[in-house]
Order: sequence, then structure tokens, then C-alpha cells
Amino acid sequence: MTIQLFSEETTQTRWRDRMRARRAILASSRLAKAKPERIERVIGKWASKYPVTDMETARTDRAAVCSVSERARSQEGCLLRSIAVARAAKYRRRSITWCSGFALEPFRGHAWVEVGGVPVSENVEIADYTKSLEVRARGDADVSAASGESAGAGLLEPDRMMEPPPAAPVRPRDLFGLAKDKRLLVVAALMALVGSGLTLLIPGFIAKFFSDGSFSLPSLGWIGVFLGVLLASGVAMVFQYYYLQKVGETIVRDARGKLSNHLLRLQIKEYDERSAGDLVSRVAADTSSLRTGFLQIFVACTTGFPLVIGTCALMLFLDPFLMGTALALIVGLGFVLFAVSRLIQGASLVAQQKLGSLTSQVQRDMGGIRTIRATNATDSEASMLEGRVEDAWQAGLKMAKVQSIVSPIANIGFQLSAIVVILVGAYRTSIGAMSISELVQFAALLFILVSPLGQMASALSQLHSSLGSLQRINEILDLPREDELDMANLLSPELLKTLEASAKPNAPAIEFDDVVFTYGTREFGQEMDDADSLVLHKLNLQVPEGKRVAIVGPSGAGKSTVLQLIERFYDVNRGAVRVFGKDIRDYSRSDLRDVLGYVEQDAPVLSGSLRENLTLGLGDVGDDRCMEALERVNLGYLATRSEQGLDGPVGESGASLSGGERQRLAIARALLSNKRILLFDEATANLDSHNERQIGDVLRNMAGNRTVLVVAHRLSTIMDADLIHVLEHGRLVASGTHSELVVKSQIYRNLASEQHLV
Ligand SMILES: Nc1ncnc2c1ncn2[C@@H]1O[C@H](COP(=O)(O)OP(=O)(O)OP(=O)(O)O)[C@@H](O)[C@H]1O
Repeated sequence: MTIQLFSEETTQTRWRDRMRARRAILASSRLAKAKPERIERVIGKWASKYPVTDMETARTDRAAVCSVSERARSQEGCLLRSIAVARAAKYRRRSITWCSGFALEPFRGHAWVEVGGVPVSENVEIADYTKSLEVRARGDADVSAASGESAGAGLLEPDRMMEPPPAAPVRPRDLFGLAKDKRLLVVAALMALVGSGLTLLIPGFIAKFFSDGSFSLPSLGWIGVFLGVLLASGVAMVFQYYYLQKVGETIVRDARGKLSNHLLRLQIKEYDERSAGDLVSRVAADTSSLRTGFLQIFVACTTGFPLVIGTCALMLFLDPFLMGTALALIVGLGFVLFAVSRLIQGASLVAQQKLGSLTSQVQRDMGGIRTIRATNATDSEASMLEGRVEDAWQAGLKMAKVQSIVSPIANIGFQLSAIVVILVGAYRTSIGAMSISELVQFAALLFILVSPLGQMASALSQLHSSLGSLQRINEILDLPREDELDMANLLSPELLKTLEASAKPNAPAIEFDDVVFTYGTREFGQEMDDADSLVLHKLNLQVPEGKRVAIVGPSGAGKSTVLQLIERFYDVNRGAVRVFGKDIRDYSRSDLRDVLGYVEQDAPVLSGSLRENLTLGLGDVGDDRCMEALERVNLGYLATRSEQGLDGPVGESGASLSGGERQRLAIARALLSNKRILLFDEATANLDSHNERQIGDVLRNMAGNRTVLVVAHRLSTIMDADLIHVLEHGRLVASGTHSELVVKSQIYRNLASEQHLV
């Protein structure tokens, strides 16, 4: 009988904190086995060494540790959790004081005791480890009084109860952080500085024409140098442009690579909740916007900014008063522009979202074009598409409105400022405060200032739009990858060995042990007794190794869900699924899937060649083996149909294959993969009776070497299975062979008689 101590803390914690907490728990596990005195000594040492209190961080640590301590929900586990909190705090080198209250007196005011899921005591006050052992003893005594059977109260599986928080807001420096090749940036910046410096020499040359207060041509040598300076600044710009474009393209490549790679590795539930089109638009459009924003800002900072500073310095040198006037006007204008451009970020985010929904609508229509035509829904879909186009247009227009305000404000503002400055300058010339040559130089500098200021204004508006894109990209990158949530990837080899050793010998190939599951996400601590929303209710079933086992039952009973849980596309809320005696959460998902072959209900075929589909995930497989697998499912003719043989295309999503051919191709892939367990979800539903019989024979011959679990509606395909499980409303209602079930299960008998099998 186990006693569980649950934290009452609500644990809506960032997944990054949870990952760190997992490591803290794992790192603590060895220490938890130490003697109590040593544990207290270690925690005490940490507590005194890192005494800075930061309640918020401490709370985060504690919440994170509590949320991942599914494994630690035992008396020892509570201690483990306490150590882990202290350790997490130690890693952060802060906030130990508050944690130590939890760590040194692990259970005071923070926990209640459950026995087999039944709360037997609330808010137990335990001062130290020794006392906690006494409570365990008391708890054991209480067990006989309590029911012993789990009441189902308590916590959910940790990964499922926390939604990732919204992505943190992005800052301009995040955009700069995207450029990895800093050397190229330095070269580009140097070229920009050279170009800007040379440009600043130009007003000096112009002033040469007015060197003695009236117009006169300078010497040919001066003109030659002038042209040389122009040429050199042009060459510097060419190099700057090329290097910058290279950095920009690299940013797009890196962002696309990282994002698309991450997209392929998200948890399955993310694909359930998001639209494919929106994800595609993030990979295509948002990444391009990063490049534009980065380039514009970089040019503004390296060319525009030094030019502004240089011109301002020269203007200051020529006439400080006139410069002060110009500066006041420019700063005022800058404030107005900044305020307006902030509106662009919001508008841009909306515009990109609308573009995303337009892309997903197009994708939806292209994917279901036959259904749309056949149901005469072309017009209604077209009008929906037009609606999305209209929305995207509206959002683009809104952004254009804001953007179109920025440009005229900048132009008119600058023209007015220039007029004011020149008038003030003319007045100062008239009173002898500056010479004509100085006024000409000042005016030339003022006009040089136009281009960098314009650059900076447009960069500012693009910056907000690019930050919007970066935020949409980060939203996806911030989602945890499936493998990052695999406990097994964090375990030390020693611990892994211990887990291997703990696997039960002679265990069934697959075992469901009291599995409770729902697709919905639940709040922390929310009860699991809402039967209506549960897909599986305390499901217990076994699939013996080497046997052919079937799951049957009415539609919606949870049959496909059983297979998806075995594949660990989703995690159970309670109970455990075991494969060869080991909890599937103790495998890494990739190791688990190495032993499982799975043919989905709709047997999707990927665009590409026959060979690509057959050898998906298998690496190099010889032609002979491919052909053998195809022959086994009666598909040998596909390889001879096209001149390209196995490399012949199968069309977009296998469009050039019939439904039955698609299913047989998926089965051939599963056979080729040679996995120890094969899962078939309605895999023969589209086959004619001849092919169905042939594939049935193949599967029958494999029994003994392979374990086969089949979900089937057509009972004729599984009548001779070694074992049949009958599911109804997520519960196992009967198990046995066909002849046994016909006698003992009403539901099975009904299914069989509907199909004229009894
Ligand atoms: N991704 C999902 N998100 C939310 N609910 C789901 C999801 N997949 C299935 N369900 C729901 O879970 C329940 C069980 O579905 P499941 O596909 O396992 O049933 P099934 O027995 O295989 O049905 P069928 O024989 O019709 O294929 C159904 O009520 C279904 O609507």
C-alpha cells in the first residue's frame, strides 16, 4: 500500500522550469537514499550558503519541482522533492531561504496524505524527516481504516496539466541575436563606416567652390580627389550590401531550419490544436520578415546613425546655435515618429495572423477538393476563401494606413525643419554670425541628413513588424519538443539500467493498467470523475506476446485511442501503459517506437515515390526487400507500372493510388519495418475480400514471432484472433475468443449478428 503526499501548490509552471526541475529531481535521487542526518546536513549547508531570498523565484522552483514529481509521489518522493527544490535553488544560486522552509520541514502546511488515492489526513504538520517516517507508520496503520482502493482524487499527469505560457515579448536585441556570423557583420559595419565617413567629406568639397565668399572652381586635383572619394564610398557600399544580404539570407535559413525542425517534433496535441496553413505561413512569410527588419535596422545603425552623428558634429562645429535649432526640431520629429510607429507592431501581428488563416483555408480546400466538388460546396468554400482574402486585405490596409502616416510625417516634418533652419541660417549670415560658405556647408549637411533619417524612420516601422514575426516564430519554438519531455532522455545510464531490471519478466507485450484518459487538458487538481469527458475509464487489458489480438466495439468506444496511447502520442492521465513490462514513460519515445509498427486508420501516403513511402524511417533498404514486401500485400504490380519502378511517384498524398492500395502500401511498410509489435487500426477496412484474406494470412503467419494488435470493425477479419477485447464507452466489457464471446458478451453478439456472423 502506498502513501502519497501531494503538494497543494498550483503548478502552472513554464516548461523550461519544469525541465530544470526534472534534472534537479534526478540529480537528487541518489541523495534521497542517504541517511536522514546527511540529507538535513546537505540541505542546511545549501540553505546557509545561498541565503538570498527571492520569493518569486523560490516559488517558481518549488512549483516546477512539484509539477514534475509524479515519480516522487511517495513518502521518499516528498523528501526527494524537497531536496530537488533546494538543489534547483542552489543551481540558480539564490532563494534558498524560503525553499529551505519547505526543504527542511518538507511537509509542514504544504501537504496532505493520501492512501491509495484517498485523503486520510489534511495538512499534516511534520517538522523533520524523522517525524515524517513516523507519519508514514501512522499512515500505514490508517490504511486498514481507509478503503485502500484509490478514490481517483489527486493529480493529473504533469505534462498534461500545464499549458505553456504565452511567449515572452520580443525585444529589438533579440532580432540582432539572430545574426550568428559576427565577423561578416563587423566587416559590413566597417564598410558602412568608411562609406559614411567619405560621404561626410562631400560638404567640405562643395564649400571649396565658395572658399573666398564667392563662387570659384577649385583645382583639377581637388576635383579628382572628390571623384575618387565618391567612387570609394560607392565601392564600400557594394561590399556592405553584399555582406549584409549574406547575413540576412543566413538569418532566414537558420530561422527556417530551426522552425521547421521544431515543427516536426512538437507534441501530437499541438497538431490537433493548430492549423497547418498557419504553421506554413510562419515558416515562409514570418522568417522573410526577419531578414527585412534586420537589414533595415542594421543599415540604419551602421550607416544612418554614424552619418547622423557625423553631420550633427560638423553642423555643431560650423554653428552651434543653428545646430541647436536643427536638433530641437529633429528630436521633436523623432518622438512623433516613434509614437506612430509603435502602432505598426500590433497592426502587423494582426496582418500576419490573417495571412496565416488565409493560408490554412487554401490548404484545407486543396486537401479536400474532391469532397468539396462532390458536395457542390465550391461556391460556399469560395466565398469563405474570399472572406479570408478580404480579412487579410483589411488587415494589410490597416497596417498600410499606419505606415502611410509615418512617411508623410517624416517628409513634411523634415522639410519644415529644413526651411526653418535655412531661414534662421540666412538671418545669422545677414547679421555676420556665420559666413556664406559655412551656410552652404550647413545646408549641404542638412540634406545629407535626410537620407539616414528617412532610413531610420522606415527601419523603425519595419522593426515593429519584424518583431511581430519573431514573436510568432518564438511562440512555436517555445513549445516543448516531444523528446524534451521524455524522462528517459534525462536519466543516467545507471538509473536506466535499474528501470530495465524493474521490468517484469514474462510480462505481456502490451498491458493497460487502470488507464484513465481524456484528450482535454485539465486544471491542476481537477477531479477525474467527470465520466462524460473521459475517453478511457480505468481500462485494464493485456496483449500477450506473439499473439494476434483484436479490439472491437462500437464507434467512439476508444479503440484508436488505445493504439495512440501505446504509440505515446498522448500520455495517460492515470494508470500506466506497459510494453514488455516497462512503463512506456520509462522509454524514450524513439526507443518505444522502435519496437512498434503502426498502420493508421486512414493509412495516409506521403507525396513522393513508392520507395520513399515504403522505407520511411528505415534508411537504406534493398530493392529485393522492398519488392518482397510489396508482393506480400499484392502490390508488386505498382513497381512495374511506371518506368521508374520503385522510384515512380504516388501523387500528392498518394492520389494516384486507390484507397485499398494506400492501405496495402502502409501495411507493406509496417511489414518491412520488422517491428516486434504491429498495431493495425482498421488497416483492412478498404480491401476487397481477396486482398483481405491474403493480408489476414500474412498476419496469421507472423503470429509467434510478432505480436499483432488489430482494431477492426469487420469481425470477419478477426474471428480467428487468439484473443478479442470488446470495448464500450472506454471500458473493457469482455475478452475471449470469438466462440467464447458469442456466448458471453451481449455487445459482441450484437456486433456479430449485425454482420451475419452468428
Ligand atoms: N484528437 C482528439 N481530440 C479530442 N477528442 C478525440 C480525439 N480523437 C478522438 N477523440 C474522441 O475520443 C473518443 C474515442 O475516439 P476513438 O477514435 O478512439 O474511437 P474508436 O473506437 O476508434 O472509433 P471508430 O471505430 O469510429 O474509429 C471519441 O469520442 C472521439 O470523438
